[in-house]
Amino acid sequence: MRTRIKICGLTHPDTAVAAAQLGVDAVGLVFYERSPRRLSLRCAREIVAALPPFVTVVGLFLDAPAAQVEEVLASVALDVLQFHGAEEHAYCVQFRRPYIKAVPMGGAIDPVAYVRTYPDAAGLLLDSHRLGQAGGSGQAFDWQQVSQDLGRPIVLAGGLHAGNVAAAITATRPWGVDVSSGVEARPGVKDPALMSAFVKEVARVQGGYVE
Ligand SMILES: O=C(O)c1ccccc1N[C@@H]1O[C@H](COP(=O)(O)O)[C@@H](O)[C@H]1O
Repeated sequence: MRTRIKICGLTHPDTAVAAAQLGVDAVGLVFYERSPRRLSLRCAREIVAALPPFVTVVGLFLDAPAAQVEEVLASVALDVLQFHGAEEHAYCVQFRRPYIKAVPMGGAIDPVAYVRTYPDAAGLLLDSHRLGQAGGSGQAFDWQQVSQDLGRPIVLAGGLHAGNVAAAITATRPWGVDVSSGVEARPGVKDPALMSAFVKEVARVQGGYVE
Protein backbone atom coordinates (compact mmCIF):
# COMPACT_ATOMS: atom_id res chain seq x y z
CA MET A 1 0.00 0.00 0.00
CA ARG A 2 1.31 3.42 -0.90
CA THR A 3 1.82 5.80 2.01
CA ARG A 4 -0.15 8.98 1.44
CA ILE A 5 1.56 12.32 1.94
CA LYS A 6 0.13 15.50 3.40
CA ILE A 7 2.16 18.68 3.49
CA CYS A 8 0.68 21.07 6.01
CA GLY A 9 0.96 24.79 6.53
CA LEU A 10 1.11 25.97 2.92
CA THR A 11 0.95 29.73 2.81
CA HIS A 12 1.39 30.56 -0.88
CA PRO A 13 -0.29 29.31 -4.08
CA ASP A 14 3.06 28.70 -5.79
CA THR A 15 4.33 26.32 -3.11
CA ALA A 16 0.94 24.60 -2.94
CA VAL A 17 1.09 23.96 -6.69
CA ALA A 18 4.71 22.83 -6.35
CA ALA A 19 3.59 20.34 -3.70
CA ALA A 20 0.84 19.06 -5.98
CA GLN A 21 3.30 18.66 -8.84
CA LEU A 22 5.52 16.59 -6.56
CA GLY A 23 2.58 14.24 -6.16
CA VAL A 24 1.41 14.93 -2.63
CA ASP A 25 -2.06 13.67 -1.80
CA ALA A 26 -3.13 16.47 0.50
CA VAL A 27 -2.24 19.99 1.49
CA GLY A 28 -3.04 21.50 4.86
CA LEU A 29 -4.23 25.06 5.43
CA VAL A 30 -3.85 26.35 8.98
CA PHE A 31 -6.62 28.43 10.56
CA TYR A 32 -5.21 28.40 14.09
CA GLU A 33 -4.77 32.03 15.05
CA ARG A 34 -1.49 31.61 16.94
CA SER A 35 0.29 29.69 14.20
CA PRO A 36 2.96 31.35 12.03
CA ARG A 37 1.25 29.49 9.16
CA ARG A 38 -2.17 30.96 9.76
CA LEU A 39 -3.97 32.07 6.59
CA SER A 40 -6.44 34.76 5.80
CA LEU A 41 -9.60 33.57 4.06
CA ARG A 42 -8.50 35.36 0.91
CA CYS A 43 -5.11 33.65 0.85
CA ALA A 44 -6.72 30.28 1.53
CA ARG A 45 -9.10 30.78 -1.39
CA GLU A 46 -6.19 31.73 -3.66
CA ILE A 47 -4.34 28.55 -2.74
CA VAL A 48 -7.41 26.37 -3.34
CA ALA A 49 -8.09 28.07 -6.66
CA ALA A 50 -4.52 27.44 -7.83
CA LEU A 51 -4.53 23.72 -7.07
CA PRO A 52 -5.08 21.11 -9.78
CA PRO A 53 -7.81 18.50 -9.25
CA PHE A 54 -7.44 15.43 -7.05
CA VAL A 55 -5.50 17.11 -4.28
CA THR A 56 -7.30 16.92 -0.92
CA VAL A 57 -7.49 20.23 0.91
CA VAL A 58 -7.39 19.87 4.70
CA GLY A 59 -8.27 22.72 7.06
CA LEU A 60 -6.50 22.69 10.43
CA PHE A 61 -8.30 24.12 13.46
CA LEU A 62 -7.38 24.13 17.13
CA ASP A 63 -10.19 24.62 19.61
CA ALA A 64 -11.80 27.18 17.32
CA PRO A 65 -15.30 28.48 18.02
CA ALA A 66 -17.72 26.56 15.80
CA ALA A 67 -18.77 29.81 14.15
CA GLN A 68 -15.20 30.37 12.99
CA VAL A 69 -15.06 26.94 11.37
CA GLU A 70 -18.40 27.63 9.69
CA GLU A 71 -17.11 30.97 8.43
CA VAL A 72 -14.11 29.28 6.82
CA LEU A 73 -16.27 26.51 5.35
CA ALA A 74 -18.58 29.10 3.82
CA SER A 75 -15.78 30.62 1.77
CA VAL A 76 -12.99 28.05 1.38
CA ALA A 77 -13.56 24.68 -0.30
CA LEU A 78 -12.14 22.36 2.34
CA ASP A 79 -12.40 18.60 1.76
CA VAL A 80 -11.38 17.43 5.23
CA LEU A 81 -11.20 19.07 8.66
CA GLN A 82 -8.26 18.46 11.01
CA PHE A 83 -9.00 19.10 14.67
CA HIS A 84 -5.77 19.53 16.58
CA GLY A 85 -6.98 20.53 20.03
CA ALA A 86 -9.28 19.17 22.73
CA GLU A 87 -12.35 19.14 20.49
CA GLU A 88 -14.99 16.65 21.61
CA HIS A 89 -16.77 14.20 19.37
CA ALA A 90 -20.02 16.19 19.21
CA TYR A 91 -18.07 19.26 18.14
CA CYS A 92 -16.21 17.40 15.39
CA VAL A 93 -19.31 15.89 13.79
CA GLN A 94 -21.43 19.05 13.73
CA PHE A 95 -19.80 20.31 10.52
CA ARG A 96 -20.86 17.20 8.58
CA ARG A 97 -17.48 16.92 6.88
CA PRO A 98 -14.88 14.18 6.95
CA TYR A 99 -12.49 14.92 9.76
CA ILE A 100 -9.24 13.65 11.23
CA LYS A 101 -8.50 14.01 14.92
CA ALA A 102 -5.05 14.77 16.24
CA VAL A 103 -3.88 12.53 19.08
CA PRO A 104 -1.31 14.04 21.47
CA MET A 105 1.29 11.28 21.72
CA GLY A 106 3.47 13.13 24.25
CA GLY A 107 2.85 11.67 27.69
CA ALA A 108 0.92 8.55 28.61
CA ILE A 109 -1.72 8.62 25.89
CA ASP A 110 -3.44 5.47 24.65
CA PRO A 111 -4.47 6.04 21.02
CA VAL A 112 -7.02 3.21 21.37
CA ALA A 113 -9.09 5.51 23.60
CA TYR A 114 -9.27 7.98 20.71
CA VAL A 115 -10.55 5.27 18.37
CA ARG A 116 -13.45 4.76 20.77
CA THR A 117 -14.07 8.45 21.41
CA TYR A 118 -14.08 9.44 17.74
CA PRO A 119 -15.73 6.42 16.06
CA ASP A 120 -16.47 8.27 12.85
CA ALA A 121 -13.14 10.06 12.39
CA ALA A 122 -11.76 9.33 8.93
CA GLY A 123 -8.39 8.86 10.55
CA LEU A 124 -6.27 9.65 13.58
CA LEU A 125 -3.29 11.96 13.23
CA LEU A 126 -0.59 11.10 15.74
CA ASP A 127 1.46 14.16 16.70
CA SER A 128 4.11 14.57 19.38
CA HIS A 129 2.52 17.21 21.60
CA ARG A 130 1.16 16.62 25.08
CA LEU A 131 -2.52 16.94 25.89
CA GLY A 132 -3.24 20.66 26.24
CA GLN A 133 -0.28 21.74 24.09
CA ALA A 134 -0.73 23.05 20.57
CA GLY A 135 1.18 20.57 18.40
CA GLY A 136 3.12 21.33 15.26
CA SER A 137 6.29 21.52 17.34
CA GLY A 138 8.65 19.93 14.84
CA GLN A 139 9.50 17.25 17.41
CA ALA A 140 9.14 13.53 16.85
CA PHE A 141 7.63 11.19 19.43
CA ASP A 142 8.66 7.62 20.23
CA TRP A 143 7.28 5.60 17.31
CA GLN A 144 7.36 2.46 19.45
CA GLN A 145 4.13 3.83 20.96
CA VAL A 146 2.44 2.93 17.66
CA SER A 147 2.86 -0.78 18.18
CA GLN A 148 -0.59 -2.07 17.41
CA ASP A 149 -3.04 -1.92 14.54
CA LEU A 150 -5.64 0.60 15.65
CA GLY A 151 -8.10 -0.54 13.01
CA ARG A 152 -8.27 3.00 11.72
CA PRO A 153 -6.19 4.91 9.16
CA ILE A 154 -3.23 6.46 10.96
CA VAL A 155 -1.50 9.62 9.79
CA LEU A 156 1.92 9.91 11.36
CA ALA A 157 3.08 13.45 12.14
CA GLY A 158 5.51 15.26 14.40
CA GLY A 159 9.01 16.21 13.47
CA LEU A 160 9.15 14.31 10.21
CA HIS A 161 11.65 15.30 7.53
CA ALA A 162 13.48 13.67 4.63
CA GLY A 163 16.10 12.31 6.99
CA ASN A 164 13.75 10.32 9.23
CA VAL A 165 10.56 9.64 7.30
CA ALA A 166 11.80 6.31 5.91
CA ALA A 167 12.49 5.03 9.41
CA ALA A 168 9.13 6.38 10.60
CA ILE A 169 7.24 4.54 7.86
CA THR A 170 9.17 1.33 8.46
CA ALA A 171 8.45 1.52 12.21
CA THR A 172 4.76 2.38 12.07
CA ARG A 173 3.36 1.46 8.64
CA PRO A 174 0.96 4.43 8.63
CA TRP A 175 -1.77 5.18 6.11
CA GLY A 176 -0.16 8.55 5.60
CA VAL A 177 2.54 10.93 6.78
CA ASP A 178 2.11 14.61 7.51
CA VAL A 179 4.94 17.12 7.52
CA SER A 180 5.13 20.84 8.14
CA SER A 181 8.23 22.31 9.76
CA GLY A 182 10.48 19.59 8.31
CA VAL A 183 10.03 21.03 4.81
CA GLU A 184 10.33 24.69 5.74
CA ALA A 185 13.10 27.25 5.24
CA ARG A 186 11.62 29.09 8.22
CA PRO A 187 8.23 28.97 9.99
CA GLY A 188 5.52 29.54 7.42
CA VAL A 189 7.79 29.36 4.37
CA LYS A 190 7.98 26.01 2.61
CA ASP A 191 11.19 25.08 0.80
CA PRO A 192 10.50 23.35 -2.57
CA ALA A 193 13.80 21.43 -2.39
CA LEU A 194 12.97 20.08 1.08
CA MET A 195 9.44 19.17 -0.05
CA SER A 196 10.91 17.33 -3.04
CA ALA A 197 13.44 15.46 -0.90
CA PHE A 198 10.66 14.41 1.48
CA VAL A 199 8.38 13.10 -1.28
CA LYS A 200 11.25 11.24 -2.94
CA GLU A 201 12.24 9.64 0.34
CA VAL A 202 8.70 8.39 0.96
CA ALA A 203 8.66 6.88 -2.53
CA ARG A 204 12.13 5.41 -2.08
CA VAL A 205 11.30 3.56 1.11
CA GLN A 206 8.40 1.95 -0.73
CA GLY A 207 10.55 1.03 -3.69
CA GLY A 208 8.37 3.16 -5.91
CA TYR A 209 10.53 6.02 -6.97
CA VAL A 210 12.20 6.06 -10.37
CA GLU A 211 14.19 9.14 -11.29
O1 LIG B 1 1.44 24.04 11.75
C1 LIG B 1 1.16 24.62 12.81
O2 LIG B 1 1.52 25.79 13.02
C2 LIG B 1 0.37 23.91 13.85
C3 LIG B 1 -0.12 24.65 14.90
C4 LIG B 1 -0.88 24.03 15.86
C5 LIG B 1 -1.16 22.69 15.80
C6 LIG B 1 -0.66 21.93 14.76
C7 LIG B 1 0.11 22.52 13.77
N1 LIG B 1 0.64 21.79 12.73
C8 LIG B 1 0.48 20.39 12.57
O3 LIG B 1 1.30 19.68 13.46
C9 LIG B 1 1.70 18.46 12.87
C10 LIG B 1 3.20 18.26 12.99
O4 LIG B 1 3.88 19.33 12.46
P1 LIG B 1 5.49 19.31 12.32
O5 LIG B 1 5.79 18.55 11.05
O6 LIG B 1 6.04 18.65 13.54
O7 LIG B 1 5.88 20.75 12.21
C11 LIG B 1 1.23 18.49 11.44
O8 LIG B 1 0.02 17.76 11.37
C12 LIG B 1 0.90 19.92 11.19
O9 LIG B 1 -0.17 19.96 10.35
